[in-house]
Amino acid sequence: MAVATLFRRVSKSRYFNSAITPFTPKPFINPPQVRPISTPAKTFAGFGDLVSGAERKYYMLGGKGGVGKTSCAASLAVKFANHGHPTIVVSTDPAHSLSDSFDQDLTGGALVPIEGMDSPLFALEINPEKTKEDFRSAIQKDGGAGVKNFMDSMGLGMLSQQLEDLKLGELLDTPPPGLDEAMAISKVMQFVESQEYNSFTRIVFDTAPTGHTLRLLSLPDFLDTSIGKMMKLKEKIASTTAALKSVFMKEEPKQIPDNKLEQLRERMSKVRDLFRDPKTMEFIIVTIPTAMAVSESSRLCASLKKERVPVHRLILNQMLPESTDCKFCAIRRKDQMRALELIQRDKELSNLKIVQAPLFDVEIRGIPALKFMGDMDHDSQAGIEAGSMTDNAVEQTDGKIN
Ligand SMILES: Nc1ncnc2c1ncn2[C@@H]1O[C@H](COP(=O)(O)OP(=O)(O)OP(=O)(O)O)[C@@H](O)[C@H]1O
Repeated sequence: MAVATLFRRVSKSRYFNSAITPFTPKPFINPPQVRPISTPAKTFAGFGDLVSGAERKYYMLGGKGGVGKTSCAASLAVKFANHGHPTIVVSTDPAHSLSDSFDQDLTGGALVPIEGMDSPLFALEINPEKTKEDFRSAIQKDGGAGVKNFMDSMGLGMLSQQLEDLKLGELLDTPPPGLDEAMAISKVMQFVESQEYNSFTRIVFDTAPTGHTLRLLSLPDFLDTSIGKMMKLKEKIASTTAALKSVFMKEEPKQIPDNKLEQLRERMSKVRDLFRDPKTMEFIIVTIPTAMAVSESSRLCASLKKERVPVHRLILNQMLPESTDCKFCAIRRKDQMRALELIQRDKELSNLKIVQAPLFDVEIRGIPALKFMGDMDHDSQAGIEAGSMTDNAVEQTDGKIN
């Protein structure tokens, strides 16, 4: 189904607000008791400020494998939608788990409306396998025309002529590293340029574990440089050929313009600028309170800063409650506090705002659970003692927690 049709369908519903509603936190049925941990309160901040403003914003959530990136991205997307922002949550992780997180089928590589929401929320699992398959069949079906149509649909039409010259079948059988990220970038280009996506004011990326994501973020720069080199090389070849022709065939040397490469280069620099623009983009690091996760987050933060990607927040997920009768939990909590101290001493991470998310007593799956998680910060530190979703959210949701 076309995005425009999907969007029209939702926008006709009574839930769609063209104006962004202000952030009005709703209290929990059993408001959790908030007890500060040993960190100064000013270092803690939630997501409340992220919902304000009607202009388009991109949020990328990334970090080590398994720390809760998908859960946090999905719950943030639910929060945005519930505050009046038409929102898309995009997974750029080849091992998608958005469907598992929302507990509904979001596969297929197309924009899918999320059921059970009172406001427009769509998901997109970028599916490199399907994209490669579509590409292969486009080549088989219509040859050059098929490739052109396919590349147009990816927002890369200007590359089709160059790609026709390559042995594409072979390329797709052994894709080069970074192809998944290149496809994600082409999607970002569509968000930026296509009219169909105009109405979405929040785009949340659930990214792949650190290494992949860094490649994704550095790709536009890399391509920009590579295209620059290609253009120079082409110019050199063209001028050498022209010089040889003029010597041997007595022809005047001609300059061959290369607009297509130039256009692609411009688009790449647009995406690169988008990733670096603090007005539109924020990368949120998700981590858990362990020394290993903190070290990886520190390296990620350093790389993001090197790439000049704006990063201000760190979600510290799966925090245990302060007071507990459970001896195991108390020892674990001490260990978590040591990890928190590491964050506070770390030269990369110490300036970030920390949003704490508790370790919940059930797996976070489905809209009610995601909503509960997204609202955890309604009072800067609420939720640290609110790890019991079964006590709180079940009452709010008629027991529909999975
Ligand atoms: N705060 C939490 N409390 C309880 N369970 C959690 C919490 N955060 C995440 N989980 C659970 O941990 C598991 C992994 O979470 P999730 O898929 O969000 O991590 P991820 O970082 O996206 O993983 P991957 O790197 O594999 O994509 C899921 O079962 C999720 O429900």
